[in-house]
Amino acid sequence: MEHKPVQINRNNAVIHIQNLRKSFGALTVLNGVDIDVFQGENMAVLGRSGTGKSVLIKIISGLLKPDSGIVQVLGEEVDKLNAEELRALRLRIGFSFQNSALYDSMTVRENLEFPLVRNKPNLTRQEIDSAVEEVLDNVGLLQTINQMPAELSGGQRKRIGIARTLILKPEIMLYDEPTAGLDPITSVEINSLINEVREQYNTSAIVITHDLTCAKTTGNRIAILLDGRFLAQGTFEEVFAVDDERIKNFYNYNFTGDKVDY
Ligand SMILES: Nc1ncnc2c1ncn2[C@@H]1O[C@H](COP(=O)(O)OP(=O)(O)OP(=O)(O)O)[C@@H](O)[C@H]1O
Repeated sequence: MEHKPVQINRNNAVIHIQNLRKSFGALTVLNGVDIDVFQGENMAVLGRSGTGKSVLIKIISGLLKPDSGIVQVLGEEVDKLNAEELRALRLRIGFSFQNSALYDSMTVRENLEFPLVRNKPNLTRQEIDSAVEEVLDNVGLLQTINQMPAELSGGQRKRIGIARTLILKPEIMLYDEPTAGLDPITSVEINSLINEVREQYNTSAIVITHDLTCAKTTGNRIAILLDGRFLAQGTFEEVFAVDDERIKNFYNYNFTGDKVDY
């Protein structure tokens, strides 16, 4: 992929969240979340299991309603949209989820055509072919076009999954645990791909991860979610320079392997 420097536009928050609260019965999951993701920026969200990262993503994508607070995505207040408006907004967002598996019975080409044909029914055969080839080339896997998912490595399948999202040219990417279950070398490749996607497609992104290397490599800024709110936000260096025992523990647990309580 060709590399272009990306400008981060701090005057344009593509995701703006203010004082967001969400509980399930007596369980308060999000308790005053504030975060902005600026245009052109990858924001890595770190947090241990069960801190509400998936709930946050579901609220951003309109799958769950907030109890209170402001959630704006690409200028729209998500919880105020009707079904049709929400559908239109979701087309501008690319989801790379752990469970977004490829269809095993379809070739790579067919897997990539699927979202395109469903969402843009008026494209010609030639337009479909060139879109599939372009996106595959961009993720470095043009040679796999006629292969079946079972013939690919885990890392290649992940790339194709990301390509399937990119084919609709999203403005925002939401990556949920992009390196989970991958070996370290493949993780490095996926982290590079996330950065290349940002450069090539001018996307802004939230990268949800437990993996500090992933956060450090892909996040222009990072944010740590703890006890229902963001404990710290900033560059990787800024956040881990904060004098807070919980942040230090987070770092030690991930980077030094020391087993400590959060
Ligand atoms: N629809 C729901 N109804 C009730 N409780 C829910 C619902 N969705 C999530 N929760 C609860 O909210 C909390 C946060 O869940 P969430 O899935 O967002 O965690 P997470 O940070 O994504 O964790 P992980 O990294 O393990 O995926 C959990 O205690 C979960 O049980």
